[in-house]
Amino acid sequence: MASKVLKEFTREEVAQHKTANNLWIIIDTKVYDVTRFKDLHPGGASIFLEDDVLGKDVTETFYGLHRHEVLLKPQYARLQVGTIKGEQSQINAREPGGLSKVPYAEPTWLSEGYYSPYFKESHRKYQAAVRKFVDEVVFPDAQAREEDGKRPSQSVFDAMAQLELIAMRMGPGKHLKGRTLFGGLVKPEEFDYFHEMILHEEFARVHARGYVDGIGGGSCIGLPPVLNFGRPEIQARVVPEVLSGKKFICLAISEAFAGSDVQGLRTTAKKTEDGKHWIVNGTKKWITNGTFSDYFTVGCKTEKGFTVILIERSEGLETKVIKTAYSTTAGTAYITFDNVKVPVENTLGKEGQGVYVMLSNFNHERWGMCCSGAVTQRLIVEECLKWTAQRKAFGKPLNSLAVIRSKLADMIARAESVQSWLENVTFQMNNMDYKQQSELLAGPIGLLKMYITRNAQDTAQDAVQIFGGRGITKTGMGRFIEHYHRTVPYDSILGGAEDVLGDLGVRQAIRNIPKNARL
Ligand code: HEM
Repeated sequence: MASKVLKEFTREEVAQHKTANNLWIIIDTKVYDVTRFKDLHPGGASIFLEDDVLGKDVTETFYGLHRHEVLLKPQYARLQVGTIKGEQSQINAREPGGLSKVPYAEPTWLSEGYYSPYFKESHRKYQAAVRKFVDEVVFPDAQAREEDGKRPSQSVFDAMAQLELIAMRMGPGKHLKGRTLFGGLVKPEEFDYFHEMILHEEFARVHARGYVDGIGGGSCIGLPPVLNFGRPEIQARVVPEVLSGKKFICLAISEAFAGSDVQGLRTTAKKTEDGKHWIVNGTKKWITNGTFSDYFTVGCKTEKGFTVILIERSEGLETKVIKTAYSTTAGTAYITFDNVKVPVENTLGKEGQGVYVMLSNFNHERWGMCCSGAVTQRLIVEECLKWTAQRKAFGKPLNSLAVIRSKLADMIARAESVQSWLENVTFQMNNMDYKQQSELLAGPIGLLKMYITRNAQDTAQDAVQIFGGRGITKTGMGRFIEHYHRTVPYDSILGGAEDVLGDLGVRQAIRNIPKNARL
């Protein structure tokens, strides 16, 4: 479609259109005819009929009340009839794939003029490509699905699979062998935890916490037990189906009775007399992606103890939506198993040794959540820095108030400290094998996750205070703040509760105090 050729006007010409039947305004050198629109305006018609609006430049007033994206929506963009002659537009949205120029909106390694010991050219190219993909493909779907509560669109899973993004979200490893990652941008053997960190961080930028879990929460925790402990014939079937985005998997451990207390779980798996099948009975609760999963990696009580079994959606297995603080896009489910018959070959690892199967991915899961938790805090810093600069109160920008700047200082310091610690832990992961990671990083990752989620909650509260009523309103200027504040407790619960993880880190440290150490 050819774009509309816009006329050029002088400010004096625009000022002639100053009546209710012929009403133009200027926003950032763009001229809008709002004559007919004023009666449809969500903020009311009367505000357009004030003397300081009719035919005037309303840029400052507009940006005190609206997000820039309002003007980009097609139904509003077409109100533009021209531009101001000889003037350049001052306000621009970030280009798809581009970096924000707002201070602290990006980590230092992505900020102009700063350096990093960790990130190489390959990471930079990868980051730019993933951001573009997220901006163009994921963000619009995330916002639409958060609105209607449906699961992420299949077209997004297909697009992700084509670039092998689903496989890359499982981290570096043998499952990447032979795959063309992002059209060849990174070689499988090159792909490290910094690449994976970039992936988690970029995907978390969509301001839609439920969607982020919907797009891969289940597979990131449900598939590794299959990859690491499944029999070869099970792997050969299930792994390609999941990594191609055609089928979905989730991890089903927690129950209404016992939360994640493995000893208290009540779901049972009993062998049939011929020993060829398990018969599974019980329930599971808060299972991410459960409503639309085809495979369930399930923790069961068996004669020999806790055992993990891969169960396919089949007769006797039912899933129901649980409505939580975030959207149903995540597919959070209550699951019932009534005499579900499963081949014993679907046992993951050895019978009675399910705890190793389950523990094997805990650090990776928690670290992945740290990545998204770090970036979402930073996005809130960016929102607050912009808002306090463009919003005027008592004739001055909000950021002229010391009390506001003090909150911004705390928020920035939290975002920066979180990122630095995360990069350090990620660097350690890159240099350790699985065993070393388990021994040396379980505690630090537990403490890091605790630190990130506590800081996140403080930042959410500060942001609400800064945005005021808008911070608790689902639409308009503060909509991302409202969403963050409502959904931020998720990270402090999922993947291990905040206090428990902090305690894990301290207990590990206490265990490692040398016997001969004294004050
Ligand atoms: C092309 C011009 C304009 C468009 C397309 C537009 C569009 C909108 C939209 C979509 C909303 C709903 C809230 C949101 O999503 O942000 C809104 C709210 C509002 N608008 Fe406008 N608007 C325009 C110009 C103006 C101007 C010039 C003023 C003031 C002089 C104004 C005052 C308001 C107010 C007071 C609200 C309610 C804000 C709130 O609830 O916090 N609008 N406008």
